[in-house]
Amino acid sequence: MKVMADDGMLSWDESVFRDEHVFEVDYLPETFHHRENQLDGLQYALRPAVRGSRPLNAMVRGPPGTGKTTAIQKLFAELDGRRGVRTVRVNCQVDSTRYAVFSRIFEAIFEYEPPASGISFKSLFEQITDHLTDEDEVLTVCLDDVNYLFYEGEASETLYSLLRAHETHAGAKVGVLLVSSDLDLDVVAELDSRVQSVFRPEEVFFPAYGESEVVDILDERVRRGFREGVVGPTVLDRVAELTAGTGDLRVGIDLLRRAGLHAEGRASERVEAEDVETAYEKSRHVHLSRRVRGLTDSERALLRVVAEYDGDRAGDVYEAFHDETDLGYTRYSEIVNKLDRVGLIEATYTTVEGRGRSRELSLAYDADAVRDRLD
Ligand SMILES: Nc1ncnc2c1ncn2[C@@H]1O[C@H](COP(=O)(O)OP(=O)(O)OP(=O)(O)O)[C@@H](O)[C@H]1O
Repeated sequence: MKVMADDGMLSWDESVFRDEHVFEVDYLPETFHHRENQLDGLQYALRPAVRGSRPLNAMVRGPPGTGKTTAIQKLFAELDGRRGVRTVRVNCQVDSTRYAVFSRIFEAIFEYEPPASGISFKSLFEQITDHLTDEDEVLTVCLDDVNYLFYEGEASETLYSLLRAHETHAGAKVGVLLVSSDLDLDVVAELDSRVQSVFRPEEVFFPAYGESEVVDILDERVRRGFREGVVGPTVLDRVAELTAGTGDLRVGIDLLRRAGLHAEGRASERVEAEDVETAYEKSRHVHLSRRVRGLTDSERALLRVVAEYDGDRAGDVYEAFHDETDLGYTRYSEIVNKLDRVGLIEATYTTVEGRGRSRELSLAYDADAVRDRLD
């Protein structure tokens, strides 16, 4: 097929994109508007580190896709060049145990992974704290998506070690930033009392962006990512409306990219409303995709079974899960709780005549959309 370049149609070697990279998940935006108060709050907590003192601990909360990670990455990037300041961001969806968190810190400091044969936690911890005191470095650890440490029951142990580092190792200066997008989780209340007594964090809240803020932020992305005239104001407004409806900026960024690809698929030089509507079918599920991506094999197996038995009693689901994985009831129950807390399934109690209370499990998303992402 040969298409002419002057009839509003793209030729094969033309693209609607100027720089598609700006729509990728790991892209760190150059400009970061509408989060000035939050940046100030975080800077206040981190400032002592620059003077060689222990930073204040902070609790950062807000719904998904509201710029929490980006704010911390920006501030850490500014701090990283300074002598005596060390920052480490740990993604707890990936590293969800105390040992994994400290391995990540170790790796950031020594630039190699701790030996695979495994060294004790104590030794890992001591090598880190010895380094901090020998080099006179202040360490700030961001536990991003810390809610996952709670789902795994590892939060109190991990925090306790970090918060008490200066007591167990004189001279070690460690500050902690906790980031959670699970607004139902009362982080401080769920910690052991011995941790609560040493954890009095500064609170920084990231509210969802309003529609006009979304327009502002996405307009900047459009100018960097698309060639001039590809995305007009009406299309941008529609993207912002859909994005603000979900409260997650990630939806908008994904939507722009997919709508651009869809327009290209039609060999169109412009993104039109129809491209946005079609793309939204996929983009509205960015949460789902992210959540599924972070699951272990057994968690995926259970989700697959729930997708099959949607709305059935937990007992029946357990039978099917057990047949597939050979795992016992305790582990099964833990995974049910985790999938519930992550927001992938809903577990509700019902009273069944003659059987007492029983749990009914249903998917929080459309079953086809879930199955698509498990394949
Ligand atoms: N003010 C902003 N300006 C430009 N881009 C932004 C802004 N806020 C967020 N983003 C973009 O939105 C996406 C999501 O942001 P980020 O990962 O920082 O959110 P988050 O609150 O940490 O989300 P989660 O809680 O789900 O991890 C990123 O691609 C980021 O670049």
